Amino acid sequence: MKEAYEKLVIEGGYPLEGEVVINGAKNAAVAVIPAALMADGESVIENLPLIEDVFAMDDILLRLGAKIEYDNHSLKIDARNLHSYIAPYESVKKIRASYYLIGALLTRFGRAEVAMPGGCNFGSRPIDQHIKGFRALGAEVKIENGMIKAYADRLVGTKIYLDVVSVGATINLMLAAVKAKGTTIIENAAKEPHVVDTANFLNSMGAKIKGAGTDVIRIEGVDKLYPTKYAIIPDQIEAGTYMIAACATKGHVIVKNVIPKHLESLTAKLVEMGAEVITYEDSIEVICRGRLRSASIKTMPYPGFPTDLQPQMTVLLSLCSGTSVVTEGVWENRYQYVDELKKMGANIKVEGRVAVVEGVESLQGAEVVAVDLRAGAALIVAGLAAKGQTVIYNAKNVDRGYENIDSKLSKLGAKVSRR
Ligand SMILES: CC(=O)N[C@H]1[C@@H](OP(=O)(O)OP(=O)(O)OC[C@H]2O[C@@H](n3ccc(=O)[nH]c3=O)[C@H](O)[C@@H]2O)O[C@H](CO)[C@@H](O)[C@@H]1O
Ligand SMILES: C=C(OP(=O)(O)O)C(=O)O
Repeated sequence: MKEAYEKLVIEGGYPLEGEVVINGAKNAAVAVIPAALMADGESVIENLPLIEDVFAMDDILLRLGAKIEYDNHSLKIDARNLHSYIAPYESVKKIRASYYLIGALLTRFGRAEVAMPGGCNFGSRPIDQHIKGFRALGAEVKIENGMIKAYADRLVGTKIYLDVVSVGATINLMLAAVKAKGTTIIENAAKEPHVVDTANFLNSMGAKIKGAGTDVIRIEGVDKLYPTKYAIIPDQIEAGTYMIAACATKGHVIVKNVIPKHLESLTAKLVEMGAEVITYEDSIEVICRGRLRSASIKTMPYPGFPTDLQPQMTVLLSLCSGTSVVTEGVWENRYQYVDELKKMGANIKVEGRVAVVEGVESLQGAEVVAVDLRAGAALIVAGLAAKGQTVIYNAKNVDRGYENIDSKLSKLGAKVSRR
C-alpha cells in the first residue's frame, strides 16, 4: 500500500560532485503570487519554483476566481475575474504564506476573510504584528471561528513600528499600503532578499516603494496597480542546503543561478570551519576534502545567519571535530528534528533555544521522520553523509520547498530514490 506520505531512501557515503542549478525563491514566490491579484489584468511571474507551497498558493488563487497557466517555470495569472475575498481553511492551512491574502485582498476588495495560516510547526507563529499594522492603516480586524476577517472602506497611510522584525508582517503591510491614501512608513522592517524582491515586483506593477532592504520602508499610495512581467530571485535556502550537503559529504559542488551576497553569512561560516568556498558572479563553488572544524552560529534576521538553514547546519556541525553551539534566535522551538538525528548517532543537547553539538566521526543510517520542511532537508543531509541506508518518512514535507531534490542529488552522485 502506498505510504500516506512518500519516503526517500538514501545510501550514504557518496561525496556530492558536480553542478546544481538553483530554482526561484520559495518565500519570494509565495508573496509575489498573491500580490499579482491586486492588478485587474494578466501578470506573468518567471523563475517560479515548482514546489508544493507554490501549488498550494495556486489552489487558493483558483478558489478566489483567478485563472492561472504554467509554461515551465513561468506562471500567467489572470486576476480579472476575481470573485471572492474568502480564502477557505482547507487550502489556507497548508502554508504559512496564506496570510499574504489578507493584505492583497484588502487592497483589491477592501475586505478579506482568510483562515489562520499553516506552515512549519515550530512553536507559536503569531501574526499580531500583521493585525496591528492593518488596524493602523484603518482596517477593522477580528478573528472569528479561526478566520481572520478584515474590512476597510479606505486604507489610510500611517507610520507603523514593528515590535519584532517580521518578514511576513513587513511584506503583508507593503501589500496593504500600496494603494492606501497617503504615505506609509514601516519601521523596524525585515530586510530579507524576498522582502526586497516583493517590493521590486510591486514597483513593477506601478507601486511607489522605497527603502526595501533597509529597516525603514516608505510606501506612497497610488490609485492603480498594473499587470506586470517579473522574474523572482533564486532561493538562498535551497542554495545553502546544497552547499552544506557538499561539505557534509566531503564533496565538490558548484551551485549555479544564485546571488552570492544573499549567502554571505553561510559562506563566511563554512570558510571559518575550513571549507574552500569560491564565489563567482552568479555561482558559488564549495570544496571540502576533510573533516571541518566546529563553530558557533546564532540565527538572526537577514543579514544574519538564516534560521531556515539552522537544521541543515546543525547536521554539518554534528560531523565536525570539537564542540559547537547553535542558538536559534528567531523561533522558540526549532529543534524537533534533533530527536531524529540522535537515532543516527548525533550527540546534541538542547536547552531552550540553544543546542550544544559534540562532533562525532560519522553518523549511521536509520529510519527517520521529516517533521517539517527544513527538518526533512537536514535529515537528507545527514543521510547523504551517514554510513548505510537512511529512510526518511513524510518526505512530501521536503517538496514544500525543494524542486526535484531527489533527481538533483542523484545528478550530483548521491544514491537516493523515492519509494
Ligand atoms: C513564508 C515565509 O516567508 N516564511 C518565512 C518567514 O516566516 P514568518 O513570516 O512567519 O516569520 P517572521 O519573520 O514573521 O517571524 C520572525 C519572528 O517574529 C515573530 N512574530 C512574527 C509575526 C508576528 O506578527 N508576531 C511575531 O511575534 C515570530 O514568532 C518570530 O519569532 O520568515 C521566517 C524568518 O525568516 C522564515 O523562517 C520563514 O521561512
Ligand atoms: C519555515 C519555513 O517555511 P514557512 O514559513 O512557509 O513554514 C521555511 O521555509 O523554512
